[in-house]
Amino acid sequence: MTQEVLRTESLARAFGGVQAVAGVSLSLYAGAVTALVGPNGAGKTTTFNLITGNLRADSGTAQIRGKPIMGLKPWQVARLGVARSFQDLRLFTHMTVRENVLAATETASWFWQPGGRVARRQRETRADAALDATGLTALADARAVDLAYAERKFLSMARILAAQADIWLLDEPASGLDLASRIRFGQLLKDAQARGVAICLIEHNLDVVVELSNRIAFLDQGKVLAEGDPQTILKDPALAAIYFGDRPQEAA
Ligand SMILES: Nc1ncnc2c1ncn2[C@@H]1O[C@H](COP(=O)(O)OP(=O)(O)OP(=O)(O)O)[C@@H](O)[C@H]1O
Repeated sequence: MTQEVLRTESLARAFGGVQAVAGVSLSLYAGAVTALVGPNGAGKTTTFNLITGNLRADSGTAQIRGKPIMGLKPWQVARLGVARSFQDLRLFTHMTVRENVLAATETASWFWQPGGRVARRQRETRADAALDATGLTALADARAVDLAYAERKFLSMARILAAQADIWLLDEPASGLDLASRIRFGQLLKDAQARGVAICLIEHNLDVVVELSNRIAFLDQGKVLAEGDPQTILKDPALAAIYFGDRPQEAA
């Protein structure tokens, strides 16, 4: 495996009586796609939220290239090169497609962007390249709210691309995409991988997982039950039973 860029150790977080994440140790590697797979409620999104600073961990640590990130705010984690997408996309729905992507290139506050006109032009170039790569150039002036479902998913990906991060945390980015869109999405991931981006993908569609990922971390009840190459993990009958809701009953 190539260089480890992000590592969590024993991350844990409870909500009241629910132990959503119960000691997750996970590594992401440059140029590799790690799929986070597991049944509903396994703790996948919460794990992302703990890494990105959207939620505080009760215990455990995380580091990016050796730098501890626990306690940092989401924007500080983003500055360390982490871009993240959400299941509900969180677009600026009443802004245009281009404005949405431009916002993802901003490096300081919305009111003060360093570098003046030259930096602004560089950000615009990056935004245009991201629109091109996601097939959204013709829709650049449309409002996000007027886009079709797949176009919104690609807008979310264009924001990730424009951020020029080298760690991507993607929460169900391919869900609901038709085959042609999935192929386009797969190409985006492959191109990013070739550039050395470390990608973590939450994905329920196991065909997509097999097609796009190099490794799987299988989560259940807040714990990583197994890690390894997709073919091996997905052949394990015990994991399949958990994934498909046919969990063996615990002894009384
Ligand atoms: N903010 C919250 N408040 C209370 N409980 C929460 C909160 N966020 C998550 N949970 C609970 O924590 C557990 C893990 O949720 P999480 O969303 O991380 O799972 P997931 O693996 O991403 O699920 P899915 O595949 O359905 O998106 C679930 O039982 C969920 O109900």
